[in-house]
Formats: sequence, structure tokens, C-alpha cells
Amino acid sequence: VVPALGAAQLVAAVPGLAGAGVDVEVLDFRQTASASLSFDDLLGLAAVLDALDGVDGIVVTQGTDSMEETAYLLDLAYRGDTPVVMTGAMRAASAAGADGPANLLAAVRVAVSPQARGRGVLVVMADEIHAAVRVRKTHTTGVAAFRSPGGGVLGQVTEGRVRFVNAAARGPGVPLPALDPRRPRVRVALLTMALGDDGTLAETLLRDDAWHGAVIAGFGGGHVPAGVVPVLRRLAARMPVVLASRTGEGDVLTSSYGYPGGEVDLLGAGLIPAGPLDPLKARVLLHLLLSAGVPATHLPSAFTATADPSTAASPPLRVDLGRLPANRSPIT
Ligand SMILES: NC(=O)C[C@H](N)C(=O)O
Repeated sequence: VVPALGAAQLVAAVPGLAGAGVDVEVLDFRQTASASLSFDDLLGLAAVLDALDGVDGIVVTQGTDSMEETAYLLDLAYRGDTPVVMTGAMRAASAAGADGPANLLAAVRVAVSPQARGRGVLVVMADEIHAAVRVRKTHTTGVAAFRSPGGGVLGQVTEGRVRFVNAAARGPGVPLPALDPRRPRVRVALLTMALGDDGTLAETLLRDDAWHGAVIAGFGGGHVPAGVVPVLRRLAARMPVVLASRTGEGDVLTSSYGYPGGEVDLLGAGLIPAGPLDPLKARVLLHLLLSAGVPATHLPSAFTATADPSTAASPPLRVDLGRLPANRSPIT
């Protein structure tokens, strides 16, 4: 059984930190398994981070299980310039080759690096620097469990030096909701489509008022079995429904497949494309937008602008089909 350690014990266990020339102050915020963290825990933490003054950088340690979601949540909610770096450990503190101390030291080095400023919330694991919007936990036990599909890592820590090799993909944030415990609880469902799904599970979301939004992790570029479409159409008339992909990398398509259950069909039914966000991150974003009280009519544009800020900047690509050689037909 893995013991729970406080922040001071974690810091004390790091060889090299004392000699790194960094004054470290510690603060215990919550102590819980990371799968049990709530949105309110993280919004409370974002408010604490906002209030921290006079520090060069901030390191947040937590269990690794939910870090791909909590890092993105904090990235959307915390808009300060002071770097915030999240880290954790894949191996227990007592294990041979425990990775926690090395991760913590690397995280501190990144947090105090001037290059980390203005890049939002970062995740540092196994000497790699990840953007919160992309990072995923991809292995149950391996120390190299964290990866950044769809763009790669932002940088590395080598021999104690911090090197960024990629620009951080930081989109707009979401205003923090008032942290009033009496406010209604937001619930966003996440449904993964699978072979033979006939819509029975999706239908349960229509049965009561428990749900305020849903994310569908579709096949491939954002597809569902044809029989699920009528349920999703009714669902999208009741609440925002975001279409993401269960594949793990790549954008949701918007104009390639028009067959029943294809993404053209689903977007026509009112589903909102997740852009490059994976289903877990899409759910975090939808939850925050709903918590912030973004009105239903603004949700599709707010979601798209936040999920995929690059699309707003680049004009649609136009291909002049008239100039294709006569013997070639356009590839569709
Ligand atoms: N310590 C870890 O990284 C895993 C642990 N199960 C968690 O709370 O996320």
C-alpha cells in the first residue's frame, strides 16, 4: 500500500534541490487519490494560484491518474503569467528507482525558468515538458507514461538545463465561476462509442434532468453507429453535445463522411466538434463553460474558439478544382 506523503516530505526527499539555488515554500492543499479530486477542488486551487504573489514559479504535485484532466482544467482557469508546473510519480517513494524526486526537481527547474513564463500550465514527467492541452497518461505503470500526441513535447530538462523546443499551444481561458457551494452542480457525461452500440446507454441521459451536457467519443474521425443518431439528435436538442474521437490523436473531421452516423450527419444534428481535444479534455472544457454560465446559444462558438484557437486564425484553404489536370479527379 502506497503511503500518502505531505508536500514537505516530498521536498525533503529530493537530492539536489537544496543545492539548486531555489527557495522552496510548501503548501498542502488537498491530500486525496487523484481520481477523487473534484472540479471544485481544482477551481479552489486555481484561486490559490491566482493569489500567490512574489514567487518565480509554482509546482503542483498530485497523483498521476487524473493529471491529464486537472492540468487542462487549471490551464483554462488559471491565467497568470507565473509558470505552473504539475508533476507526480509513477513509482512509489519506497520503490527502487522511485521517480518522484527526479520529477519534482525537474519540475522546480522548469517552474523557475524564465522561458516557462506565459505558457500556461505545464506537466513535467520523466524530464519531458508537456502542454496541458495535449498531455495524456498512456501507461498504467511505466515511468514514461506521459505523452503529448498531436504535437509532441514542449521541451526537455537535460543535465538540469531547461530547453523548450516547441511553442506552447495555449488558447483562451474560461472565466472562473464563483465558488459558491450552493450553486447547482454541473454534470457532463462522457460516452465512448463501441461496436454494436444501439443507443440504449445514450438514451438514459434523456431520462432525467441529471445531465447538463455530454461528450461523445466517437469512432475514427467522429462517427457513431447509424442507429445511435436519432438518440443523439434528441440529446443535442436538450443539451450541448460535443463530438470527439476515441482514437487518441488527431482532429475530429467536419466534412469528409456524410453517411448516417458520419460526422457531417452528427454536426448537422447539432453536435459540436471537439477539434483537436481528446474526449477527456473536451469534457473538462464543456464542464467549465457550463459552470461559467456561458449561455446555450454561445456555447458552440465558445467551445470551438477555445478548443481549437488555430482555426480562427487560419482562413479556410481553397482549392481551385478548375486547374486540376484533365485526367485526374479530385481526391475526396
Ligand atoms: N500516485 C499516482 O500517480 C497514482 C495514484 N493512483 C493517483 O492518485 O493518481
